[in-house]
Amino acid sequence: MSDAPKAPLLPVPEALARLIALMPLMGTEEVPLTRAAGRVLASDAVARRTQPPFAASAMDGYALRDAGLAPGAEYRVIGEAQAGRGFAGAVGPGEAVRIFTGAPVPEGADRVLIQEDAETPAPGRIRVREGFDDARHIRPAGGDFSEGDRLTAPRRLTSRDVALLAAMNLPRVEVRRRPVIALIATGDELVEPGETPGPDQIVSSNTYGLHAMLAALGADPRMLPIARDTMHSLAAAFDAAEAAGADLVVTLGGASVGDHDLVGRAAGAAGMALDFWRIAMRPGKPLMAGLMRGRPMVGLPGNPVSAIVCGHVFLRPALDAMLGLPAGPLERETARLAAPVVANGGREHYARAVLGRGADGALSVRVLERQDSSLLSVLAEADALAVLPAGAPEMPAGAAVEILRL
Ligand SMILES: Nc1nc2c(c(=O)[nH]1)N[C@H]1C(S)=C(S)[C@@H](COP(=O)(O)OP(=O)(O)OC[C@H]3O[C@@H](n4cnc5c(N)ncnc54)[C@H](O)[C@@H]3O)O[C@H]1N2
Ligand code: MOO
Repeated sequence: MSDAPKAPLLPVPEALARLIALMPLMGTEEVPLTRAAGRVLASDAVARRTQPPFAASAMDGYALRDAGLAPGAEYRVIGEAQAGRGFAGAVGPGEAVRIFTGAPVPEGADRVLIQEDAETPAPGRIRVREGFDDARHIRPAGGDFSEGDRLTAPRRLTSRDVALLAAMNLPRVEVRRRPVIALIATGDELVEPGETPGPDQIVSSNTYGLHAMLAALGADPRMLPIARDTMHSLAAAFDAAEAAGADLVVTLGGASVGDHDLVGRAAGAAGMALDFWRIAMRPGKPLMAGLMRGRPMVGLPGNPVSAIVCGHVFLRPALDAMLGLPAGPLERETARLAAPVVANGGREHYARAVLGRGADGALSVRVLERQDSSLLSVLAEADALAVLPAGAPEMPAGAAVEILRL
């Protein structure tokens, strides 16, 4: 790959569109509700129930007829309705049924007088207090949803969605299969966390950041053994990814132009048809992608911040595509610079930054001073990336910039 170091760099939107086009759509499977959160609903969920299935009391009190209700009015209590066991009869004028929250409102009643507004002049009787509260406290049948109502696919299921699906009486739902994503760290300098690095070695980190990111988004990331900087070791890693059933192969490192940056060459030898290499972004320039024996392969740069920024900018939308979600650039917001930034170079800069609020309450962003792509402590401090356009001039405090939340 070192034969094209000066080739023009691909703009991020074009690279992203090409990457998304490489992604296969995952098949579907059924999962119980306890495993549904974070998964992507693959077909509309259709309510098998109406909720509430009957007009239900919203309060503890007395079900009665609204007509004639007035301070001092008295009612004879003819029975009781509790949640799970209603009152079988009907409520006539001058009659009330003791009722509790969630109980079916008996026939004839169209109001619940809360118990705080009732006094008991004699056993079996109630009297309406002065200044009683004027709400009816009845939840109509179907007030939440009706049988046949839909929770539409595709959507990444939240805990709130799971509660709704349960209320719809759907114990299982059809979701997209979680894409298996093989993560391959590459480099002779790397050891796993917890191991003892040699004098010239460091601990592999970016694989763990990506593993966490992808798992949280509904993928099934698999950490493969670290590949060494040899064609043989990289070939073995690609074989291992295939054996793991990877839907997407992601390498980290070895993507640039150095003598030991062999990923592009090794991937080519393993049958990868390169789609693109080298992006007009900072960090992330050496990113590559292609199809390897029918499955997409992404080569991320090794610098830890580069890999994780590329994970956000490229892998998150790629994963959305595999899961059948609308896939495109991450949502951007506008914020005001809290302090000036220097002129940008020729690559779109995804600068690590911290969000805040200006004096006027508007979203503000402070670009962190140290932007070297090796600095994980700075990345951990950041909660956003400020996107500084290629060739942007120096910008004063208060200037509007686009940001991506991390
Ligand atoms: N002459 C040039 N040199 C470089 C260029 C260039 O255009 N011309 N690009 C630079 C840019 S930009 C980047 S980004 C890096 C990325 O290169 P590689 O993808 O080949 O990454 P490596 O060289 O393998 O590693 C870079 C750096 O990151 C460390 N690393 C790698 N993997 C991990 C890991 N799993 N966990 C933690 N740290 C990791 C590695 O030790 C290196 O320090 O190339 C520039 N060079
Ligand atoms: O593009 Mo590299 O990712 O700047 O550090």
